[in-house]
Amino acid sequence: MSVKKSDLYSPEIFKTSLINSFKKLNPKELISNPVMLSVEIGSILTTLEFIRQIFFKSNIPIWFTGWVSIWLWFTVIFSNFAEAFSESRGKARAESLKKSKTQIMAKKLENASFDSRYITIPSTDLKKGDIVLVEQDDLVPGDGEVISGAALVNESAVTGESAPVVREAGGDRSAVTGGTLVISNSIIVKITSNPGETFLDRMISMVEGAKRRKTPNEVALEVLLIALTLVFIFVVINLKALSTYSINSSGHGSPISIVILIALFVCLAPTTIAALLPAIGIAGMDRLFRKNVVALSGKAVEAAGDVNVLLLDKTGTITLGNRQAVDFIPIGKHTKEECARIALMSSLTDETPEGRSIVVLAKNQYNLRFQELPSNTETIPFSAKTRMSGVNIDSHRYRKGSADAISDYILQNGGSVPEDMEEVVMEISKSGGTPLVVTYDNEVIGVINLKDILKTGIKERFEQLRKMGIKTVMITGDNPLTAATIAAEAGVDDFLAQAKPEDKLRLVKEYQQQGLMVAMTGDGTNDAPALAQADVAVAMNTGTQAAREAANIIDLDSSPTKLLDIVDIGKQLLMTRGALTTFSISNDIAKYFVIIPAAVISIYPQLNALNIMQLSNPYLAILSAVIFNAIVIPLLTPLALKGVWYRPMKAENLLIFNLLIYGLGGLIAPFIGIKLIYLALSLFI
Ligand SMILES: Nc1ncnc2c1ncn2[C@@H]1O[C@H](COP(=O)(O)OP(=O)(O)OP(=O)(O)O)[C@@H](O)[C@H]1O
Ligand SMILES: [K+]
Ligand SMILES: [Mg+2]
Repeated sequence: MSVKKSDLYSPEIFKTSLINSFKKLNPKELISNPVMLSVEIGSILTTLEFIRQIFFKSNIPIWFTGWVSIWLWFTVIFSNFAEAFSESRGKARAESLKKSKTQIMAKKLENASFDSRYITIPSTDLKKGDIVLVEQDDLVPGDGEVISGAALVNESAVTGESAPVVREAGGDRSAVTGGTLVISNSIIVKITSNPGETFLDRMISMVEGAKRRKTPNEVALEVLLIALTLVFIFVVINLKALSTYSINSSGHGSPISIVILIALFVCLAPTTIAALLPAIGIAGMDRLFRKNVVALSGKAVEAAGDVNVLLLDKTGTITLGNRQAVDFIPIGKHTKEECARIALMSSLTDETPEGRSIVVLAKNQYNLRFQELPSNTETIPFSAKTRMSGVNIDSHRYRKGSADAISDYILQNGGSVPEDMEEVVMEISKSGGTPLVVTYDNEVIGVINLKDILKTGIKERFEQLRKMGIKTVMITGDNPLTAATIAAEAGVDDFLAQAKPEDKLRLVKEYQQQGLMVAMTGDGTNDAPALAQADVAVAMNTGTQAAREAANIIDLDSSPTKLLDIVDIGKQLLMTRGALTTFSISNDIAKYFVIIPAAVISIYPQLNALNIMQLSNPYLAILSAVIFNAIVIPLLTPLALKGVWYRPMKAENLLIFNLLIYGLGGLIAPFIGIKLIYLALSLFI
């Protein structure tokens, strides 16, 4: 992954791509690009004609046939090069990923306990469901979920990021990836994928482009291109028939040679876009990859470009995500210290970052410390469904959780909610904080203020999205008041509060039923159902295995604002394809008017009026057109790889903008280009 940009443009890659462009001349390979295959067939025919002309007399000059053949071959090779070059960059990355796929030994446990015995087996023998021990300085033997313990993990083999990260049981950061290195502590991992199907394997095959399948859009466009090609074959055959007929009836002129017909056909067929189409798709994935994002299908990238609604979770996406306890606010007769003590008790076994921050605050404010918990302590872990956590000790219940969850809980147990609680909860919520109500048995002791900070620059990003006509919706498990405050500060269009996993799923479905394309980002197991349903599902690499499996795009940096970059790249991919298709087709139409008059002038002298370009030598005119047609491909390849420039604006405006630039540009370019080549060639011939 740590492939430098300069490596990607190295002479080595250039050389390999060149070799591969010749290898791709094999018709078996070229069949995947039918337009180019037809050009290759044309090249073979003109080359055979050239050989024939060496021995037999012909009514067209041999230099013409020779040069046309050469430039037709160039056309195919230029097209192959564009594809080979875009692929080779992915291959270079795949190589560096493969290096990290060395043979790893796994410590397979008999049962999920640190005291359990283990046997050492090769990681390739591990199966889904196996339990392994990973100790300090061990490589994680496969993809899995931490089910016990916490460790510092160096994931640079996969993410290229050398700063170690915490992977721990219980939270939204429980997934570990095979090939990464544990640098301190031990964890017990449940393996979640069979050999050959790991994340690294999937990534390698994606970046290699080996398993790249055409997306439905690409297939549709290709059908159009093939149809256009057939139309032009038809036009050219007709031209032949027409010329034969007119010569027979008028008695002058010469029949149009096969070389001219093939040259005409290649100029008119949609060769430019056919040549660049594969490169555009691969380059889109590559651009994502450079942002450290892996798309698991080409379709996901395209869908990202068509997104209408973006669903983002609040914590960690819109806010920084380290919700930290900043204050204990007592309720009723209780003291601040009492509140801190109960909050601490309820958090001692809470593995979430929120829980840990409460322990830290209690220690800092009151010097309350981690105590040895009695052995009969029962842990009630936090879940997105209950929105509570705590412990039971000796029939006493210590809890903390969202105000509505705690209220329900107290009422169910026959208690009552104090009146002044609501006010404190409101106060914290209005400031954008998350209130956690602390209880001891049925008694409300106080409220913890968890503060989270809005990410900088997020408002501007949402503003950009709005300009593109994309609606942003924040979904959060938090209460409506906190949600409203953060939503207003961040400038999202809408929000859904107190969302449980099934609410998130329902929201995705609702938007889809309105015919909208939905993107979503998430990291938790509670996000997995909605991610699986969304058209574009971006999971954080740090997220849970469930989220990573439900997603079709993985962000290796786990930075949720990436979704915005992903939409940008998807849009740019669609734009680039649209722009180059427009350019290519208008270019072909323009060539029609440049070449046809020149080509048939000997048969129909009256067409001279149409020969506006004044290309008096028809052979030179046609050769110029063939050369122009070929060199447009390498000229546009950098644009296909880099993507066209664009500004965020509504789809309709973009369409008009594009038609103007690329449509008009495509119409004008051949007139100028062919004339210039013609003038240059005239100096020699
Ligand atoms: N450790 C915890 N113990 C008890 N309650 C918690 C804990 N963490 C969060 N909560 C409560 O549960 C609610 C839901 O939290 P969760 O992090 O699952 O939300 P979410 O649906 O993932 O949305 P988001 O991540 O956008 O806030 C929080 O708003 C908070 O009230
Ligand atoms: K063409
Ligand atoms: Mg969450």
